[in-house]
Amino acid sequence: MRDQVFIEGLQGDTCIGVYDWERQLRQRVVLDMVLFTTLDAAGRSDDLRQTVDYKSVSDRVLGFVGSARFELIESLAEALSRILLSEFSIDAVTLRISKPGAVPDAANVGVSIHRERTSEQAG
Ligand SMILES: Nc1nc2c(c(=O)[nH]1)N=C([C@H](O)[C@@H](O)CO)CN2
Repeated sequence: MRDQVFIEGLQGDTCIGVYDWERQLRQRVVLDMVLFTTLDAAGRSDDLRQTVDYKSVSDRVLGFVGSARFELIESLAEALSRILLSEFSIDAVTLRISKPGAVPDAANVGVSIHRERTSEQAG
């Protein structure tokens, strides 16, 4: 198994939803992600440049989420996975997006996707 950098419970507000009333407001989404990479060089060198900086990833994700306009959380997840795979030095990402409160009778709802880096995606 590859090494992992993870981010849990990252919260942002965005325009998301399929219904007309949802297009008029911003709703909270919560993101959990696992970034698959190799960490041995960073562990040996103690150098941030040798790893995936979870602060940089968090800032990039929240910046995108804040200006995004999608209907489905699947679409937000797909777009974010493409950004992460093309802009950061990772081999794969597992991304979970929750939309708390979307179904009042459920504790939580959301999607989880796993995407691998393709040969076209730079690192
Ligand atoms: N699989 C999904 N199901 C639903 C979504 C979604 O994004 N993915 N969205 C909605 C509505 O926008 C809902 O959140 C409104 O409460 C319904 N189902």
